[in-house]
Amino acid sequence: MYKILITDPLSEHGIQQLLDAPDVEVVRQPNLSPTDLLSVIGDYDALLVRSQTQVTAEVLAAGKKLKVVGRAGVGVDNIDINAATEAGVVVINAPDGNTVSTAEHSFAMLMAVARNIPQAHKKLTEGTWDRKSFQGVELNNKVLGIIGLGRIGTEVAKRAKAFGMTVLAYDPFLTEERAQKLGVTHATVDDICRQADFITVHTPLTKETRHIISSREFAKMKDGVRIINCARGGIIDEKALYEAILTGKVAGAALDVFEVEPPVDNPLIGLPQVVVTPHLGASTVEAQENVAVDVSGEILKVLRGEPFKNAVNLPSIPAHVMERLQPYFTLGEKLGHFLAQVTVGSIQEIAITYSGELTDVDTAPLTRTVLKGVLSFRLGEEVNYVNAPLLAKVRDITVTEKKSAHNRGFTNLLTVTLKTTQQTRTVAGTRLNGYGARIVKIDDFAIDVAPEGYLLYIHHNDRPGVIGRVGSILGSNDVNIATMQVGRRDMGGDAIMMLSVDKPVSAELLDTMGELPEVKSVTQIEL
Ligand SMILES: NC(=O)c1ccc[n+]([C@@H]2O[C@H](COP(=O)([O-])OP(=O)(O)OC[C@H]3O[C@@H](n4cnc5c(N)ncnc54)[C@H](O)[C@@H]3O)[C@@H](O)[C@H]2O)c1
Ligand SMILES: O=C(O)[C@H](O)COP(=O)(O)O
Repeated sequence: MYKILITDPLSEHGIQQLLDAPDVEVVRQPNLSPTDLLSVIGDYDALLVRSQTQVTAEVLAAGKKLKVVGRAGVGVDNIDINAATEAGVVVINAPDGNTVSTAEHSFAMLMAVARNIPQAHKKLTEGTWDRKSFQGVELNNKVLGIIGLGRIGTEVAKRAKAFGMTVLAYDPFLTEERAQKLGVTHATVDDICRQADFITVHTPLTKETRHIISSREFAKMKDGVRIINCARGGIIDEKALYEAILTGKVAGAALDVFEVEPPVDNPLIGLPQVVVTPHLGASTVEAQENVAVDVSGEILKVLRGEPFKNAVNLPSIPAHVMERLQPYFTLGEKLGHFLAQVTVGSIQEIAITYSGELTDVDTAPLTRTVLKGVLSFRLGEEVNYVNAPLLAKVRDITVTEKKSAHNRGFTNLLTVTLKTTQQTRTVAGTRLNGYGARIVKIDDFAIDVAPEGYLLYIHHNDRPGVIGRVGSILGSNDVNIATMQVGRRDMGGDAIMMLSVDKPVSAELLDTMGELPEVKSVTQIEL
């Protein structure tokens, strides 16, 4: 039974699939203090949050059983992603579900600041019919500058076009072609500052975007510019904005997000030119249901070991690539695990070669499975697909991946070579139609073995009787041999035996076989 802790308010309907899942127990504890979270998180397999809960490195360290953190929303700045990756915890978000709601809220804020709607509403509800103080400006024929043309920025651009605005957009990933398709002008931050009547930001808060609009940028702006931030507090320098409003450079600002939330003694709040909402961009029935449904489904997939798509700390795999790679995930992991068990010495290098039908897809996700297989033999459950490359890197293990045309007649072939301080060993595997995964090569020996269960890998001299002696040692000790494969280099020379047996073989029995004069080594492998 998986235990899931939910610490922020989520749509009841959105999490229904978690509540209905037979293998899941859901505990809801909204408003848990940071100390209480630390004390309970150790019991849970998954943590589901919005933006309030701070998922710090301490929380992740205390979450000994934690496999996944789900964020019902886009921004993951409340989650320590590096610490999650190091701990092998998958971080899932729901990037699409609140796009339209946030774009609509941004636009509502833009219109509110253009027409002073909240200020006028307040005055009237206080009993004053004041038509002089609240003259606004039209949007038609005005220039809107958008910094960050991702999902939300794009939806804002479409709405602005419908209102007759000219849109300038800056985004490091914006191509000329896409700009043309959207009917926006590709611009720099500098162009936007100099030309825009309204500026709205839709980037994540990163080192690069922090205070992307500050005193220097305000100084370049047109007098009377209006500023909107429905992305993250800190993208716009609040202190600089406050000063720019006092000098009259900025005619108004609409803010849904703040450098400190909830804001404490923030002088912007209360300025007559500033319209504020308490981080409501995603707060619609529809968005909350969407994000909760999306993230709940993904959490179930992670917990059940099924493929998932929206991991923040894993590169996303397009569906068509996933379809091609998925059959090889287990094979990759088993080849890695096999090599780790037959190799002695400290691992220095893991080289993976993909041949055949695997050459025309991005095989990076498959490489992660091989790394997991290799590293998990020594590091156990600490390793998963998220942290395997990082764990290899911090151990100075070189990982190389190449594609080759030499498929030795197989439709697909995955060859893994492990170089340690003492030896270099290779194993190759394939998937055969109707037979599933097979190991087809160990070092120079051709072989055909299903990579599963208990295997005995015996290196010996090719002499008459050795196979029989090994068989009778196992048989007389009640170990049944399910399959046996032999391979040799030359008649009478170096040879290998690969036996699959029905149960684990004791260390004494391995020693007894190892003492046979023709036998060089006996290794038990569990796959
Ligand atoms: N107020 C709310 O309730 C609310 C709701 C949803 C999202 N958000 C926030 O809105 C922001 C955007 O969300 P989204 O779903 O559109 O994300 P997104 O990833 O689709 O878009 C972000 C865009 O910012 C761009 N970007 C990154 N660095 C940049 C830089 N230095 N300069 C210019 N552009 C840069 C990226 O290339 C990307 O296109 C996020 O910060 C998210 O947390 C707020
Ligand atoms: O990044 C987001 O998705 C928004 O900021 C929404 O945050 P919330 O889930 O706390 O409303």
